[in-house]
Amino acid sequence: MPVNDRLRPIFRSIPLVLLMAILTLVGGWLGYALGNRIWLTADREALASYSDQLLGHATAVIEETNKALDDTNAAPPPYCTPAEIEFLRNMLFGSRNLKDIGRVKDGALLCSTLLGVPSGHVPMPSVPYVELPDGTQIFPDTPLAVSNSTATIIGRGNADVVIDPRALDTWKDPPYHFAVYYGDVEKGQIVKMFGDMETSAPAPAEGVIWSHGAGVLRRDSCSTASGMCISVWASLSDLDASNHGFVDAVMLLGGALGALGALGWINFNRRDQSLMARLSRALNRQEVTLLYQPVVNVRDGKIVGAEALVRWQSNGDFVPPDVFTAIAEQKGMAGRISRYVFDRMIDEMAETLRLHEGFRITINIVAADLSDPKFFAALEDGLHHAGLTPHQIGIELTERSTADSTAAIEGIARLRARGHVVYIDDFGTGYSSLAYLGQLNVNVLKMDRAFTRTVGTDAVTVSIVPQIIDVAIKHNLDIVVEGIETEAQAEYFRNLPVPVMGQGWYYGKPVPAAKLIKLLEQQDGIVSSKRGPRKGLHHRHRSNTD
Ligand SMILES: Nc1nc2c(ncn2[C@@H]2O[C@H](COP(=O)(O)O[C@H]3[C@@H](O)[C@H](n4cnc5c(=O)[nH]c(N)nc54)O[C@@H]3COP(=O)(O)O)[C@@H](O)[C@H]2O)c(=O)[nH]1
Repeated sequence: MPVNDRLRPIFRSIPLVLLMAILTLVGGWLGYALGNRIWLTADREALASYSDQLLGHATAVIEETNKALDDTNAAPPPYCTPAEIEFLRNMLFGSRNLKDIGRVKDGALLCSTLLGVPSGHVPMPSVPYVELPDGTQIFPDTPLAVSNSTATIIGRGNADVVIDPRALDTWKDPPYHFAVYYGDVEKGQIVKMFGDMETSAPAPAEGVIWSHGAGVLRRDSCSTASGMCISVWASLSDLDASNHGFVDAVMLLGGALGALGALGWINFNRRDQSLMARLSRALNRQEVTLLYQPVVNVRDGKIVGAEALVRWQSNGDFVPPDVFTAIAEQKGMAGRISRYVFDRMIDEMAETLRLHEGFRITINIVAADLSDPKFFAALEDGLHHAGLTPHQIGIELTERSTADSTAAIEGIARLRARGHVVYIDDFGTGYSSLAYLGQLNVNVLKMDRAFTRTVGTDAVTVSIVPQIIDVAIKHNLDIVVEGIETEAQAEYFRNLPVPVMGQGWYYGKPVPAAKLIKLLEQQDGIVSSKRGPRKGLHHRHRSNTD
């Protein structure tokens, strides 16, 4: 085998391998993004719940503080007697979060549970950092007289308390860090009471603010009612450490789905390709056949033409023509089918066409045929060799294939210039050719069977039938009504003020060439004066298989 031939399959599979790799990567990336998103949501929920719990604990500290201040203020003078200091000490031992309770007067500490009665003057800090509307003063980070440490002191009236700076330490829960602020949220005056790390204070505004940057996920929540702001944050890398397994799993799943999608697409494509390969072989071997569906004058039921319809059985299975012609169109193979159908139709029907000059056979083509020189050459050759006039060959174009109006207008003009009769098929089903029906300049309008079906029913679309007929009349077009199946429908179209042609199971299902020829011969022998189909014709055709 030459080297080129051996390498060809490898080169052919490169785009497929690339596609698989790209889809796997895209799937993996999407999985990664999704995994992270899921985790970020879970992280946020966990962080919010932790923050709410902290708020509960901090509120308990403030409530305990307020109770101690109220109880101390409620105790009557004389101040700092041994009995009062005893009373304050009992209160302190009963508290969980307070370090000291003191009695103050005129900006000085008179006594406290830890100091007793100090020997000298112990001034309170002169300027409170924050003063609440009820007169409560908050002195953050104040040096203590009893030790070298600092703590928050809260005073009101003739009492003050020292709050244990480690009151919330038991609630620390890595990887979370927190800071708790207290004050007048409404006025924007808050001070930090607890916190294990330096951080910027939150904007003291009611509500919750999330921030997610500089490698940190942070939540600030403030409440006017409690006077508290809680900041909780965690570094993303600490959070990620626990997320890795999950994110990796979702990433792998995404990658697998991407690869699976690529395989599916490749498989789907291969299936179409193999269908086209089989169709190509069938065309070469002339295994694709044609049926002809009669077209009649609805006034007298006389056959005036037929539509050639392609049929293909692949491995013994019938493949619907709309399916394989659509795939062939996508794969650029539809032109071959159009030429095949035309050639075969000429082979089968040329003699009949020569004998019946007024008889016309239509073939279906696709948009690409309109600008395909091979198609036009095939038409010319076929007609020339068969000695037929183009007028006997109708060309059917679906409304969809005229969507590219410029190409359609030019192609139709060429067909008409050569003497063909051009039909617009399935009219009314799409692309509203109404707008440029005049420009398309076709000869015949084929009304889609979806509208025919509504005749004799209550369907609202029935009202469209007269409109379509009006459109045809306005544009001076002949009319073929598709899909006539019942006498009621036939009767309706027979009684129209304009003559129309009809096609449908009522008049005859598609039949092989030999049968169509026989029908024409029978018709030639009988001059039909009946309105509607001849009984024999109608019954015989109803029993045909499509
Ligand atoms: N490009 C090409 N397209 C083709 C060709 N041959 C057929 N086709 C298109 O495939 C579609 C399905 O066609 P088919 O299965 O052959 O069905 C045709 C008729 O059998 C059916 N029909 C006719 N009368 C009736 C009826 O009374 N009731 C009913 N339920 N069906 C009926 O309609 C089809 C013909 O329709 P149309 O072409 O719109 O006139 C179809 O879209 C074909 O066009 C081909 O060679 N090339």
